[in-house]
Amino acid sequence: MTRPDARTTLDGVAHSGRSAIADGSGSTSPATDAPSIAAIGLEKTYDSWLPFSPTVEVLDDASLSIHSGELVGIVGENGSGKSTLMQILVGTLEQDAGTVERRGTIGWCPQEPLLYDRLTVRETIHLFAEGYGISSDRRDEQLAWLADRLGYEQYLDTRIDRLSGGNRQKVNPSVALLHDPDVLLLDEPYTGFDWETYLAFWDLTDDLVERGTGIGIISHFVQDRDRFDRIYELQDGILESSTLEDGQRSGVEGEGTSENADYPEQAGGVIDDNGGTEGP
Ligand SMILES: Nc1ncnc2c1ncn2[C@@H]1O[C@H](COP(=O)(O)OP(=O)(O)OP(=O)(O)O)[C@@H](O)[C@H]1O
Repeated sequence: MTRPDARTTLDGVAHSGRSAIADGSGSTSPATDAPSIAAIGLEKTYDSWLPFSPTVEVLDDASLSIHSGELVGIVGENGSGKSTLMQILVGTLEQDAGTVERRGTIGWCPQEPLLYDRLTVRETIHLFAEGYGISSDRRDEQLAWLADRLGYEQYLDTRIDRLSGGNRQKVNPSVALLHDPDVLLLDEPYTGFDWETYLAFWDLTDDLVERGTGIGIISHFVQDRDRFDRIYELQDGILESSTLEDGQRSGVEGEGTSENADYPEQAGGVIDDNGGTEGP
């Protein structure tokens, strides 16, 4: 993948970006330097429900931005607050202080799939398409594309509660991508994926970035770090950003991916919650 020129942004961090923003119809519009999503000075503390139990301070003056065509990783230990941060970015959780500015549409893939057990995969997609206000032609086109890219065509008429965990997990990002959002926020999206689907996921991600989608991914997977343009690390409430030098980011084909000898998935396991493997 050709990396565009680095530009300096609102947060003062050099980032990669595309020269155009996809508008969801296949056409493009001129890019601006404004981030697709920008959070500044976020504070979040969970109050304790129990007397004498401590409150949990999760975010302390956290700032983050994601631009069009940028792939951003969010990393940190279990319980460091990554999901809390993402929920605030999406708007499903309110911060105590700070601001979030959103430009364009957002797709969100929560850590736990929010799907209806009794619907089939196709019915699920139809339901969300209705909510997004997508035409039936566009919906069917998107469904065919996503099912092909993530490899679940044969399960379109299977009920959600009868899918394997890995196949259910494929429906989750599909719902988030159905309306072709400007920004895609994914909370550990590939837990349960087999190796082929994991590669297909990154292949899809790279195509979306090429089209101008800004993507934020919560990942526990150390081997994924060189895929990101920028990484935010959350530790003790502090969010710090680091940027890879131009040309360092690897794509799906090449080093760090399918040729990564460290990746045990090639033996046929599935990816677990911490980016390790279970299986085969
Ligand atoms: N609704 C809540 N009420 C009280 N505390 C909460 C609530 N949600 C999360 N927490 C606490 O806030 C902290 C951050 O949780 P969060 O789920 O954001 O972390 P995380 O980095 O996403 O974790 P993981 O990597 O395990 O998914 C944890 O200590 C968690 O126990």
